[in-house]
Amino acid sequence: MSHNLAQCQTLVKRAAEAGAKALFLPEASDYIGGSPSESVSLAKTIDDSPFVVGLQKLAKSHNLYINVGLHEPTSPPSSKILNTLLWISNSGDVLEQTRYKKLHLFDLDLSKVDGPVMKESNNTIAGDTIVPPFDSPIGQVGSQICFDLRFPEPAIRLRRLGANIIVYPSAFTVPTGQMGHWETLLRARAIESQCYIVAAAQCGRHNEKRTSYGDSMVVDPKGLIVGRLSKVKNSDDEKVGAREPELLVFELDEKVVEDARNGIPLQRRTDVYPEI
Ligand SMILES: O=C(O)CNC(=O)[C@H](CS)NC(=O)CCC(=O)C(=O)O
Repeated sequence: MSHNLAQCQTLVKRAAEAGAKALFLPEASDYIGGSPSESVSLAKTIDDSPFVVGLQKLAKSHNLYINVGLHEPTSPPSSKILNTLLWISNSGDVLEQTRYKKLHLFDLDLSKVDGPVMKESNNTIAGDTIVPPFDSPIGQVGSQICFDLRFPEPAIRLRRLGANIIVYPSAFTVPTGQMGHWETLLRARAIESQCYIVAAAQCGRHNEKRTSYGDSMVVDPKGLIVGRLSKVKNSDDEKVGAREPELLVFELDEKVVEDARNGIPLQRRTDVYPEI
């Protein structure tokens, strides 16, 4: 966790130097556990987490808003954790009303085709609400996490609630990334919601068992990829923890959101299908 905080510190400094107002970090930025039980045992409440307290100090000292995915224990404590997204203000406060818990958990069984088996629901409790988009120095931010990107409904709902940016902090798997799911789904969410999509992704090998695909990107509301970072090519070549953090600096333009929405008006037939 202290290693991850140091990596985040590097990114905070570089983002502040570049004049950024907000920094978007991936899902599970605090740690990726070696096993489901290790993930549970490492989770700390926000007030007791040196990782969160460290980020709060950095946000304040660098006058930067920070969006960060992490694990936290349930309240009251249980044998499971929450997959949470926090918004920390530039004065270092965790803004409680913006705290989002991943709605869709990643349960995967590709054992029949020699693929991985992952069951996030074994150790994680899903959230049960869409958090309304919140105001930020770069626009109205709607929150989603990783596997949520496979579901168009919450993205459309967030747009209806006023979002012009939707975030998908992630730790995507290499096989599904290589199948094109990551890029295709992110672009689809951008095109149908006509929002900017900010997708900060973990990249590289975390431990013997897990590697994340990477390919962080910003997609504009017309569906164009307007910035992207490295991705894993061959997971066998990856060494544990060998990658340095990368930063994508991008300026969002409110005018592009307006142009996208005026150019292709999406009048929903909610008289035919129910409103989401
Ligand atoms: O495990 C943690 O600590 C943090 N959580 C994750 O990394 C989650 C659950 S394993 N990963 C995904 O949702 C990947 C989805 C994906 O790759 C796909 O939809 O194809």
